[in-house]
Amino acid sequence: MLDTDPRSRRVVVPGVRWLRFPRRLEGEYRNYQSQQAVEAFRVNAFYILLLYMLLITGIYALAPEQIRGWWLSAYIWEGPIVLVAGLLAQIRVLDRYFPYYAGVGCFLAVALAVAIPGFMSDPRAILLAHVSIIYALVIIYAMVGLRFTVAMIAGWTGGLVGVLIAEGLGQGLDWQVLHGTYTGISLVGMFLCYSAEVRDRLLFFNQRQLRRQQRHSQALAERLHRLSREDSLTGLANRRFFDEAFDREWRRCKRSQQPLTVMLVDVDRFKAYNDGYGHLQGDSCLQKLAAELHRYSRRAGDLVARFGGEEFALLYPETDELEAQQLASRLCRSVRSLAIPHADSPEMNEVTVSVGVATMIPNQRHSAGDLLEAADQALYLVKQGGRDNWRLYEAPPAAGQL
Ligand SMILES: Nc1nc2c(ncn2[C@@H]2O[C@H](COP(=O)(O)OP(=O)(O)OP(=O)(O)O)[C@@H](O)[C@H]2O)c(=O)[nH]1
Repeated sequence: MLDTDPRSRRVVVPGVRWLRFPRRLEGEYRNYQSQQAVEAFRVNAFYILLLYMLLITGIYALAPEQIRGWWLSAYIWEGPIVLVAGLLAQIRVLDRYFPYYAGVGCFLAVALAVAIPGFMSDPRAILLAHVSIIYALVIIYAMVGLRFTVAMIAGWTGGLVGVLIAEGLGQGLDWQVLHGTYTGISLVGMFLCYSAEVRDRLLFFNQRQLRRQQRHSQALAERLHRLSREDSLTGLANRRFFDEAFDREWRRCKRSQQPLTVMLVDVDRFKAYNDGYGHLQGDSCLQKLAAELHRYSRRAGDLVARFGGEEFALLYPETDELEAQQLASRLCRSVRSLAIPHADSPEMNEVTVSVGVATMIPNQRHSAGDLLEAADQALYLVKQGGRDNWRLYEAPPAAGQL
């Protein structure tokens, strides 16, 4: 989409000189342009009306006395055109129709302005009438905010209809004066309108690119952030994330004097599983176990992480020993119910886990590391006791309560 020539450092935007982006982008631009234009027109309509009133009173003062009445009765119709367009612009549900009603309004205003001199015979009056043609053209090309093509179609078809009315029904037009005013100003107006639209399209395109790049960078940053906290094999939180959360929950439970539980879950005989079924099957087994363990983090603050290798760590803030034991017991049963075959396990023919549990209310005498160490000791005892079980850490009597 964006072509950057490294030698000239010029950005080439597709279709901008032809005022036509590729299809989807063009649709986006038209919506954007039309919205910008109608918002500006809501205010500009009042200035256009003000200018119109100044012009009409100015010309009224300058016009020969005998044609003043007629002249006013013809030109007065330019006012309602601006007024109706201005009022429609205030109705927000009609915003998307702005190019249509503003285009039609411009067409009518030009047709009227061009036709009127055809019904005049006084040379001074004709000259003054051409001033209002200039006024109408300046308004449509510079103040309404129409796209170049719409303004051009409205300007030229309006002029054509005005000429046909003046030539057919009136006394005809002074073509020399008409070329000096209508044709000349139309060409200048078109040029200005074209240049403004090219600038506007470039601005739109650059803003869009910028927004896209911002979104892209944001998505990338979020992805990196997630990856830095996630274990790639299982999708669970990784060790780093666990350590941060553990530290945070330790401090939180210390402040609120609530119990904090940690569980270490180790897959039994996993080396034998890998040896028997292959490493890939081993990975798939870890993924199944991770998905099952993930179900055991239900409350805010609960966390299931891959602690490393075939070991998982579960964190339960505000969870006492009783709840912890119930959870550990359910967890062992859940793993067994997965019934993942493990033919090389001497204890069972299925994959099982050993769970070490430790619970404490954080205090000054202990650290988060002590709690983890306690869970590890409990796990060790489960392994010693034959695996496929759970155990709550109990402090030896001499050491006192953990
Ligand atoms: N497939 C696979 N295997 C892994 C991964 N991480 C660690 N392991 C394997 O897990 C096994 C762990 O074996 P050990 O620590 O000896 O323990 P074990 O065989 O489970 O025996 P116990 O823990 O005493 O029941 C090793 O063979 C590691 O290679 C992994 O990401 N994928």
